Amino acid sequence: MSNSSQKRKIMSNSTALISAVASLAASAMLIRSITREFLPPEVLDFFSSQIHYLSRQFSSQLTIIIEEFQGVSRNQVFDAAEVYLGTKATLSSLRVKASKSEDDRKLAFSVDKDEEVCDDYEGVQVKWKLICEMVESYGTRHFNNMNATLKSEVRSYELSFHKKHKEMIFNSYLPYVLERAKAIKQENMAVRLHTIEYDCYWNGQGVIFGHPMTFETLAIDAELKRELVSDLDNFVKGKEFYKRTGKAWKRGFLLYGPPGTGKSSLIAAMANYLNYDIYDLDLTIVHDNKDLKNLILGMSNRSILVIEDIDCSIKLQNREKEKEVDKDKDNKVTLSGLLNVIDGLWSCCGEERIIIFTTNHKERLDPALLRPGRMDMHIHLSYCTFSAFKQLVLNYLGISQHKLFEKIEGLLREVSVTPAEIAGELTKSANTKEPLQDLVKFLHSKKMLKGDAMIDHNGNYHELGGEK
Ligand SMILES: Nc1ncnc2c1ncn2[C@@H]1O[C@H](COP(=O)(O)OP(=O)(O)OP(=O)(O)O)[C@@H](O)[C@H]1O
Ligand SMILES: [Mg+2]
Repeated sequence: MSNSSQKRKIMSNSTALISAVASLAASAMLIRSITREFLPPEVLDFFSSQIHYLSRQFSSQLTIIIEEFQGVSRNQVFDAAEVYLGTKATLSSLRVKASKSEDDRKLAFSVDKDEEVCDDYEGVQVKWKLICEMVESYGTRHFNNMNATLKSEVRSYELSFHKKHKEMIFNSYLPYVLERAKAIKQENMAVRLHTIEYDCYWNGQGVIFGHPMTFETLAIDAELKRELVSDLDNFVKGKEFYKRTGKAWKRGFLLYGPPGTGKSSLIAAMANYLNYDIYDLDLTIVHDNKDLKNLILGMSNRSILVIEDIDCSIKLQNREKEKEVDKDKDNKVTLSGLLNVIDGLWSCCGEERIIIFTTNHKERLDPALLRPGRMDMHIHLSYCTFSAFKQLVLNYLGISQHKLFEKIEGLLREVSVTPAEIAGELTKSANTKEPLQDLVKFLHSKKMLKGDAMIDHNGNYHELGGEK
């Protein structure tokens, strides 16, 4: 007999055997119910365990039971499966549960009891099923003079797959489910804003950060926006890179520019993009370096530490002058304390952290703060460019083309106007007939003011620069 026909024969024999065992198992239920009345329970149990043993021997499937609790503590694999399967359930289940709490950004779905969810992991098919059983709890409780037995629901997931994928499921699929669940949970959590309370503590859980700014609506130079988004993407994906290079997984940004150019707006867009919490550190109310350290230690990972107006929030003296500052009891957070936080403490505790300083006066900052390597990116936010203007007009008026655009482009090259001013003007004139005409008038008037003027001895007004 040829090799292939031998193989075929073995295959058909084993298929026949498996189907025989399967039908035996199916009939076992029937037999059990019929014979229950005639046979003693011990005999029944013997038969049923033998059938169970046989079907196990020939079954190609393996089932892992994942219970909700391990003793009194929750089983993290169960919790992860619940979150992970929520994203799969909508595809393959007939019944799914939907929920949303105040802290969630979007709807969350989960598997309903007895529902099966199929998943495909690198070509391997697995099946999940949520099993819920009501069990009697210990003891009884007295309700309205009646003794009621307490019942509680015991939940578990059954994960079934072909035996040959056992290694892969344990070593790769389940860790993947844990990792994905963590990411899904974080994605779904609303960004929170933490501020300082009692000088040296963050305010509990913080408050929900409702700032709607995103990179889509932020009006900054288009090229800068692309660069920033790609920098953030690389940062988030950089776990391996930072590990390999021995660098701490953190990134520092210095945002500088005149008031109203979008520094705070950019921070909001970054937080919303990354879905990181913001820790707003007001250095003027932190007592000393020790409190500063504690605050930093009290932050969570995947967060942004923001120190606004770094030049004036504290007198960050040159280090030579620091001894004098140390004597000053009212102002004890020193520049070196802050630098230690950035370079030392910041580097060794926590991961996936971003630190942002903002200032209107970069030139007033101590060179130690500006030295290469301390802040990874220095971002200049300046007066409104035409590209930023187009974004603002789209945001406020919903238009992307207009005959006045060319004129405005020319005016923006001559007039220093902040995005905040443009935003203000567009808000004012949004409901008027010709909002852009009003804006042109506004830009003209700014241009006039820009020019130096003098009043002669006859009281006449003369413009020296600007438009005549
Ligand atoms: N680049 C921008 N894109 C969109 N809106 C902006 C931008 N810049 C400013 N605005 C508008 O102006 C308002 C003030 O801007 P923002 O607070 O971001 O400025 P800032 O640079 O942080 O100013 P300051 O230096 O005074 O803190 C914002 O709420 C927003 O409405
Ligand atoms: Mg600001």
